[in-house]
Amino acid sequence: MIRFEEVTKRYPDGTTAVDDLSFEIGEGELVTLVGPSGCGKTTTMMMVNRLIEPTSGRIFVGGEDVATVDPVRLRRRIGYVIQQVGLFPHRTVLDNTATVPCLLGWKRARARARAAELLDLVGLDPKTYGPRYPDQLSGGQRQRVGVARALAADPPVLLMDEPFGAVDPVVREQLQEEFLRMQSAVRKTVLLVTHDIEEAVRLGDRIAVYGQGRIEQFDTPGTVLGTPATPRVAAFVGADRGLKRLSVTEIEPSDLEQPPVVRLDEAGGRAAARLSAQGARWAVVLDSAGDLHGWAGVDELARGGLVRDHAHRMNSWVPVGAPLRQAFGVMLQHDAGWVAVLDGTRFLGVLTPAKLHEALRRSVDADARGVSRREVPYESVADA
Ligand SMILES: Nc1ncnc2c1ncn2[C@@H]1O[C@H](COP(=O)(O)OP(=O)(O)OP(=O)(O)O)[C@@H](O)[C@H]1O
Repeated sequence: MIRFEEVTKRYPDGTTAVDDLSFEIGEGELVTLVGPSGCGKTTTMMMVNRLIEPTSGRIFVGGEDVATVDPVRLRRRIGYVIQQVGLFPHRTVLDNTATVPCLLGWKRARARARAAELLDLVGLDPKTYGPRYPDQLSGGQRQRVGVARALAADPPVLLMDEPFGAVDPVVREQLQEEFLRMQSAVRKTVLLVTHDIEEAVRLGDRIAVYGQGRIEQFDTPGTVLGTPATPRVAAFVGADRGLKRLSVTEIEPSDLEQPPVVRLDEAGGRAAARLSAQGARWAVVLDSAGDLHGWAGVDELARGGLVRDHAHRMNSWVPVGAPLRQAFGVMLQHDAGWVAVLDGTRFLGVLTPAKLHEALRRSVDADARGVSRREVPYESVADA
């Protein structure tokens, strides 16, 4: 959808902001450009909608060389969100949001109806916020209006320059979550500039990590964190990249341990004898449908009665597919040595700290080899 071919930008004073850049972004892909200040991210982005012209090279959007398209027409097809938002102060939120559809010649009623729909999409009730003026909104709300306005004419491409940079970290996280939810519904091709690696990792399908005017690595968040291509990338993603990787690595069934299992309606004594024979001190308790009920200890079960008389309810569980970080959080929150992993209500297995560590190591290995985690044998982790 967006293609850079050997693009260089040299400013008149001799600064080379972007140096021989080539890359391609697929339709519906969200790519984050990340790197230290002054490395050329904004210049890259502004060349897409011709706010800056390249010195050499070509840029294609939807197969069309942007140099051949009238800049004004081009910009109407490309949504643009910037940190300072740039809302018109004397226009209501609704009219601000309807700006581009109006420029495109939509009838006023249709443009306003579309604007109301978009405000709703970004989590602002159009009845409450539509009639307000920008200075009657919080920073986070203004940012949302910026996103709604950029989406109003339904452009296939969205350029976002530090879109969540001006708000505090809590609001920022909330806006990021909302944006991801929205993106999964509208599937725009998005180029998003940030200097925050956490944001790049959380939002990007792929990340382009910039050095000076060049891309040092262009890959999925998992690979960038797991196997940084250069020392500079490693330094930029930080010493805590293992921790960051927890956020982008999903729990898979192959990561799980299968602990001993007992049923609610089993006799306690018999269950205890079976567990003791296996050398187990506790077991997961399932109901007759195979759903998680909780856990029980061998010593309690040995007192007789039914398993249900001794079973403890358990709240430390996560759904399969959740990030490892969520499992780690649940472990800490409940001070638990393991968390159950469920598929809907069905019990799949447990994650222990050791398994969690192993899952992380296997995912690094899998990304480095370009295979799925299921294909990485445990031995290679042990050998690593
Ligand atoms: N008009 C200009 N004239 C000369 N140099 C410029 C001009 N605009 C940008 N530069 C330089 O080009 C380089 C890249 O700038 P750019 O704004 O693309 O960086 P950036 O990665 O977006 O940085 P930041 O994160 O600080 O916004 C910088 O060294 C900057 O000083």
